[in-house]
Amino acid sequence: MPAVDLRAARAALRARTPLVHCLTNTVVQTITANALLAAGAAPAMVDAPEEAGDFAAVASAVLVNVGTVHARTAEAMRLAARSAGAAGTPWVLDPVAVGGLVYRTELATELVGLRPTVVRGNASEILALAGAGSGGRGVDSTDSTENAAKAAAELATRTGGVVAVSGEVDLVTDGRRTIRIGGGSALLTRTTGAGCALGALVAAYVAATEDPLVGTVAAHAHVAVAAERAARLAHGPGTFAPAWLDALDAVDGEALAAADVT
Ligand SMILES: Nc1ncnc2c1ncn2[C@@H]1O[C@H](COP(=O)(O)OP(=O)(O)OP(=O)(O)O)[C@@H](O)[C@H]1O
Ligand SMILES: Cc1ncsc1CCO
Repeated sequence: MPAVDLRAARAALRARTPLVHCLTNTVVQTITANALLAAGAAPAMVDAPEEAGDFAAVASAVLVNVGTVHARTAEAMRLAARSAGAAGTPWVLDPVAVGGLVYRTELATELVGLRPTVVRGNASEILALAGAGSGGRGVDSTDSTENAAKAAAELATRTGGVVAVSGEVDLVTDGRRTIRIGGGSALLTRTTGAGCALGALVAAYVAATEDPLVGTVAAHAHVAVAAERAARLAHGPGTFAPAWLDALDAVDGEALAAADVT
């Protein structure tokens, strides 16, 4: 396994409080902002085409999530991605439900051409984006992480960045190095926006760390360790969500370093 110092990544996130510019879907705005705040980052939801390019140039990182995209937000996403690329701002593409719907699939393909620092999605989304699958069931995956491993590595080689596949075990690759993160809780899949908030945390960590592979792994480990803590306290999905936010705050470098990362 490549050297991944998760203790240092956690400390860097807390020290830098990255400002994460989010262009994300209407379902998950609040849980995304709260997850960033809980972990120690600062969210700003700016998705007007009149503002998105300017803000992407000054933010620490940008998240582009196509979950409820329409023509105006698509234009904002193009402007934000171009501006982030020009400014050297790291940016994350979350291709929610890509594969099943033509409009967002074409948009996500266009955005991949702008070379996102990280593409983060479930297995069905990554397979579809890589041209190797037809998508999942709406926003949910119908494929396993391992089935998407080859497509993820090829996509990463194409973008020159990192690709992360979420599932029971998460996989993070830059085409050369591949790391798996286990643990977590299936209750994450019963809480809307856990994956979308994970994308925002990837953006925060990538802004705080030198190596996007390390930042991406740190975000996945952080979500997994917090979910394990929350699952021990929760009575079901309703009590899991606030317990997970509490745990995102409480997880320290020591806990991250003990995560199931191989
Ligand atoms: N069976 C599982 N057991 C443990 N953790 C899981 C399981 N399935 C998914 N996860 C975790 O849930 C989080 C979200 O992953 P998921 O694959 O559900 O994302 P997603 O489909 O993009 O989510 P969404 O679109 O609902 O935001 C990740 O941190 C992942 O590790
Ligand atoms: C439920 C849902 N529909 C579009 S985006 C979204 C949030 C989880 O991906």
